Amino acid sequence: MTTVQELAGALGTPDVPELYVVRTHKDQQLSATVVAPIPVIDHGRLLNKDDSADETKKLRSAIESWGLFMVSNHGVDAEVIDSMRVASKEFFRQPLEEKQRYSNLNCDEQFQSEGYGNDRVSSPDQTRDWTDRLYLKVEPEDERCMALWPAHPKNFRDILHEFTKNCGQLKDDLLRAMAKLLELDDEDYFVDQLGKKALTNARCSYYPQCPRPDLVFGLKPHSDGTVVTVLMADDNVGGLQVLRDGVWWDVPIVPHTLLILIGDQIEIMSNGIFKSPVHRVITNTKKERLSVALDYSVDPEREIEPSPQLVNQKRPALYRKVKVKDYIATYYNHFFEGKMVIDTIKI
Ligand SMILES: O=C(O)CCC(=O)C(=O)O
Ligand SMILES: [Fe+2]
Repeated sequence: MTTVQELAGALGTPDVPELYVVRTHKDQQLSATVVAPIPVIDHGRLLNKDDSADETKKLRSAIESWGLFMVSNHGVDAEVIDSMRVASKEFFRQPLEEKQRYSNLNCDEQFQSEGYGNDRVSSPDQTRDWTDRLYLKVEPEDERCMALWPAHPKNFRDILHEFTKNCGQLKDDLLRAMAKLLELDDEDYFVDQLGKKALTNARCSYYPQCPRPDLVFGLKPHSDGTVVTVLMADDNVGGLQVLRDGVWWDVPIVPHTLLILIGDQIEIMSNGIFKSPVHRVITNTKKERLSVALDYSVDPEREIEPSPQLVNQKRPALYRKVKVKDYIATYYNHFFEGKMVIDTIKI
């Protein structure tokens, strides 16, 4: 396994290996991009019964237009966020041998989704992304594979635990606000759908500088297969873009906010009223970039379908019932081919 970090360090010429060069996507990396005016929602105000009207309106408009939004005043300690960022950066800064103790290839060189390394390679001509990743299951807590949780930097495990706890509360609050927006009888509808064995994965992504941003993606266009994703984007280097009306928009960096992305699972449960946005990460020649995402998914053993309250004669169910485990299993094959798995369950 060659990591992208090694490639980036070794490249003397302004060239990248063929395997990383995008040929299949019509959309060019360097198409003119515009900064997206993505709303920032004040989470404290959203929760305050006497003062939530404006924020609720913003939330509705953000979800309907962008499928993503930022939250300020989110209750996740600034110190926890900073420490999470620093600890992840320190992890990637270590020598390769150290990181490979947590490799996502088992002793037979078979890919397992958890651990450190590249994406799964499922076909020899798969276009690779310019990123290395540390991918860990964080919840259910009793299913953590601690052997793959870095022991260095020393605070990594504690801080990831803390970060997840803080973000979990935020995610539940937002799911309740979303159920209210949809006027569901039960504001806990989405929280309950997650189930007792809901899955939370942490994805620390490292994107080294890249000599050919015109040819190589940090991450291919995709929508997230989650219920929602909480993203701590890099606080200094942009690169995340979202597709709207056929145009790629830059997602701005707004200090001290977290980014929330609507995922496919809530698109299905909301019967398409919420849409998971297609987004991608582009590379740049000058600066490395780091992000930490928390992926929230319904218990893989459960099935999801459009909420019966959102299905009627005027708006029949737009998606078939699907077992979450099966959805996730096919997600990656589609991702590698640049296709959207949600299209396969549309009625
Ligand atoms: O790195 C980012 O900003 C976004 C990453 C992302 O979209 C993902 O991991 O699904
Ligand atoms: Fe994503």
